[in-house]
Amino acid sequence: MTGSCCPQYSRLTLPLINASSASLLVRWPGGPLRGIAQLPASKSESNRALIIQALAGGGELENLSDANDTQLMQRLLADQQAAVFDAEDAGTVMRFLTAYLAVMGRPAQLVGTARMYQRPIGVLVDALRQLGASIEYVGEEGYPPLKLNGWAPALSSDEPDELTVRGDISSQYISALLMIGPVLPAGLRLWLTGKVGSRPYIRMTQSLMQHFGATCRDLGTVLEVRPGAYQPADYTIESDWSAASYWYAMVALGPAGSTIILPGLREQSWQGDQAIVGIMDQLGVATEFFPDGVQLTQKLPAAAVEQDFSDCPDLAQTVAVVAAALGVPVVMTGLESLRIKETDRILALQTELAKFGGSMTEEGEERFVVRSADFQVSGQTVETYHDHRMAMAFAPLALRGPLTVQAPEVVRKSYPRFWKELERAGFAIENQ
Ligand SMILES: O=C(O)C1=C[C@@H](OP(=O)(O)O)[C@@H](O)[C@H](O)C1
Ligand SMILES: C=C(OP(=O)(O)O)C(=O)O
Repeated sequence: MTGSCCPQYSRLTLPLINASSASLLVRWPGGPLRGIAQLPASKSESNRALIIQALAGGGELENLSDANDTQLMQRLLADQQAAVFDAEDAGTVMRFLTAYLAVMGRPAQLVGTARMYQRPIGVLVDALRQLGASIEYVGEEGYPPLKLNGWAPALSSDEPDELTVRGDISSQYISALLMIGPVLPAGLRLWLTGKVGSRPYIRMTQSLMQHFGATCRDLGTVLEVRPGAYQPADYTIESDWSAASYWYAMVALGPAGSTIILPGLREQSWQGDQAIVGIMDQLGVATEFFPDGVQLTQKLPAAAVEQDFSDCPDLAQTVAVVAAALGVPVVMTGLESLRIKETDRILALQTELAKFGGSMTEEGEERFVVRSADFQVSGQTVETYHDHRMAMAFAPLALRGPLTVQAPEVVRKSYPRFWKELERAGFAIENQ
């Protein structure tokens, strides 16, 4: 891969950032942003690969993510004695592990953070009960925590288990069910109803399952999995495109001439958040692919942008902040799932953008418009609401002025090295 690497990248003595510091003051010293940024590996690929590896009974996984969500999944899967599984704030861990433990017939309790108890799981529990799982709600009906009491599948038949599953709440239920499909006696057929969000995550699940020897068919509203054991296989996890989006934001908001190299991203990706390439092409960032990564360079943004986030909900915060800071009006649709993620991301965006002179208003059903008038970054404090993506989406604003980010340790969920990488790129970061 060609491209120039900034001198800061080789600076090895980084000031210590206290991970549990109440807040960080982030400043940009001036001049273009240039360098190579290290991304985490995809937590979505990692967490699927770990579940499938456990069901396959082997295979080497290279470049597993250092995200807390992945480290947690790995620890919980490795613990053969555990009776209580704490999924913390990790949606994939809660949903994928529920299906895995259910089909393994492991009696278990699944617990998590207070926020996890507000994130619905009824669609998955109903489906697993139909397949033969005995699952109780410990608290509120339809939400974690859960108690799994065992697995008693219906008498075997030659016909696959057939379920109808809503696709408009979270695709993670569908991925969780698909992954256990090959170990069901006659496989699985899912009929999807409603508007199916986060589709690329379902396709990622199918691709990884196929990599491990499963036979899947995707007929749009019908998804089929044939019975038959997974085969152990090796897989190297790609870098995380959702994490890459924050570097796109920095190149878009940086001084003229800003450019960043991101290793480990593939042109043929299973991650739907690769959509950031096309979105940011309109918001002032050109992407050049190399065999082992990409180089981002600044360009002129479009005058206005319209974007449906149904396939890539995790990019919504990045894009909203960039659009507001650039003063490019953006019409955003497909944001239905944002209210039930780590926080109510729509409310959080509205509240925090307003501090800078930005707005995100609902104009029509499920249609939001981001605008700004005299957007200024001048020492404001950003609240992060226990949401890693709030911290990382707003951090690039530091290129436009000093910024304080509350509870910066939230980034550990998906990108523990985030603040270190910002320092490497030349940001001045101080504990507050
Ligand atoms: O399957 C996955 O790895 C994910 C699916 C998406 O969730 P929803 O399907 O709930 O939208 C996404 O927001 C999340 O960060 C990761
Ligand atoms: C929504 C997210 O994760 P999860 O649903 O897995 O907690 C995310 O990483 O933005």
